[in-house]
Amino acid sequence: MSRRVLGCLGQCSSRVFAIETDPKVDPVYFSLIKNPPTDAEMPAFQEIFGREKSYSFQVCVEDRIQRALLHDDLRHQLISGFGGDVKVFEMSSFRPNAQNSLVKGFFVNGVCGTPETDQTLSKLLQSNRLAVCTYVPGDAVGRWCQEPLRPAKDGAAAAAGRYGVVPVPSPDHHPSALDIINSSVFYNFIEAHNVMAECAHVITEAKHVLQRVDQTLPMRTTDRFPVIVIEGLDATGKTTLTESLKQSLGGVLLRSPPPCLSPWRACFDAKPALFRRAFYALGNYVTAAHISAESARAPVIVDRYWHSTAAYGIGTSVSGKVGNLPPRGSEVYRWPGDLLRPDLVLLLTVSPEERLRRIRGRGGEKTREEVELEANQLFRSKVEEAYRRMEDPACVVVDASPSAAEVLQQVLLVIKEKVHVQGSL
Ligand SMILES: Nc1nc2c(ncn2[C@@H]2O[C@H](COP(=O)(O)OP(=O)(O)OP(=O)(O)O)[C@@H](O)[C@H]2O)c(=O)[nH]1
Ligand SMILES: Nc1ncnc2c1ncn2[C@@H]1O[C@H](COP(=O)(O)OP(=O)(O)O)[C@@H](O)[C@H]1O
Repeated sequence: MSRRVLGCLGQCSSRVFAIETDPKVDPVYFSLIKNPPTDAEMPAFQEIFGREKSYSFQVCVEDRIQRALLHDDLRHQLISGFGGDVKVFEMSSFRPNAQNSLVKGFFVNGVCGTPETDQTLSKLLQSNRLAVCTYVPGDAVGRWCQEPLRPAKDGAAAAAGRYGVVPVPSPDHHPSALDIINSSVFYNFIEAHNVMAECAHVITEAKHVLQRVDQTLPMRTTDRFPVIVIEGLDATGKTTLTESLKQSLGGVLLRSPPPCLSPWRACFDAKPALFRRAFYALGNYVTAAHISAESARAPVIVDRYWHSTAAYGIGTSVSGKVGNLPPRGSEVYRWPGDLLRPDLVLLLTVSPEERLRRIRGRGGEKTREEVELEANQLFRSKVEEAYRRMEDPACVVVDASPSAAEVLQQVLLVIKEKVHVQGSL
C-alpha cells in the first residue's frame, strides 16, 4: 500500500538533499531544519530557489517496480505539464553514507503561476504517491523555507508545515553512489531474478526472459579450459579481436547478453535502469552456464561479461564528474560470488579520436547507451574508469590502437603469460 509522505525531505533533518542543476558538475546540497535559518545567506539560494516558484516532487511508493516506473513517468509529466521554460533538475534526498537511503525525485524552478501550471500542480497533488513541496522566502534577506504541500478542498495547494532550508557542505560520497548495490548493479543471481519476477506483471517480456533464464543448466565447476573475456567501450575492437582469438585458440566464442535473450534486449534497453540492469545481469548468468558447458571441451572467449554490466551500471548511475565514482576498493567493483569467474579479463582501450574513426568506419545501429557514449565524453570516461577499478578479477588493460593483427599478437602474449589453467591453449 503506498503511503503519502508529506515533505519527506523534512521528516528527518538527518537527511540531505542534492539538487543537480547540471549533471556534469557537483550538485548543490541543502538540509532542512525546523525553524527558518538565522544566518544562512548563500547566493546558491537565490540562483536555485529565487526564479518564480520552485517545487520538488518525489515518488513515495514502497514497491520498487512501481517507483521506477512512476519516476520515469513523472519526469515526462513535469516537462510537459509546466512548459518549456521550466527547468527540471534531478534531485535526491538521502542520509549521507547510509546505503539504500536514496530517494530520487525532481526539482523544478521557474514555474509561472498560469492556469495551466496550476492545473498541472493540482493534478500532481492529487496523486497519493508523490511528496510535493514548494520553496518560499523565509524572510527578506534571502533565507528560504520548504513547505510540504497537500491538496486543499478546491484542489489548490495548501502548505502543511514549514522547514528552514540551509546549505550544507558536500558529503563524503556522491548520493548516487549510495544506490548502486542491487539497484544499478546486481551482485547475485537472486537479486536480479527478483526484479525480473517483480516486473513480470507490468512488462510481458519479463516472463519470456524468466522462462529462458530458468531453463538455463546449472553451472558446473569441473576442470575446464581457459575462459578469457574481452571488454571495452564500443568500437574498441572487441568483435574483431574475439573472432581472431577464436581462430587462433581453436576456441568457442560467446557473448553477453546471449543470443537466446536477443528478442527482448531492445525492449529492456528502453526500460528504466532497474529493469535494464536486471536484464543484463541475468544475461551474464545465462552466459555463465554456456561458458561452463563449452569450457569443458575448448578455450572460451567472451565478448563482454559482468564487467560491462557493472561499468555501464555504475557509469550511468553516478552523475557529475569522474571523481564522484566510488573509490577504488569499494565493494561495488567486486565480482559476484555466485557468477562463474573468468581466468583473464582484457580491457581494450583506444583514444577517443580513434574510437570515433572506427565507429564511422563501421556504421550500424547503436543502443541508447551507445548514443549517449558518443554524446558524452564524461559518461565514457566514467564507464572506462569503472572498468579500471574492477577487482578480482581486475581488467588487464590492452592498448588496442595498433592494427588488428598487432593487437592480436599482443593479446596472445598476455594470455600465454597470465593464464595457467588446465587445458592446452
Ligand atoms: N553486452 C552488454 N552491453 C551492455 C550492457 N549494459 C549496457 N550495454 C549496452 O550495450 C552496448 C553494447 O552492446 P553489444 O551488443 O554488446 O555490442 P557490442 O558488439 O559489444 O558493441 P560494440 O562494443 O559496439 O561492439 C553497450 O555499448 C551499452 O550501450 C551489458 O551489461 N552488457
Ligand atoms: N585494431 C584495429 N585497428 C583498426 N580498426 C579496427 C581495429 N579493430 C577493429 N577495427 C575496426 O573498428 C570498427 C569497430 O570494431 P569492432 O570489432 O566492431 O569493435 P567493438 O566490437 O568493440 O565495437 C570495425 O569497423 C573494425 O573493422
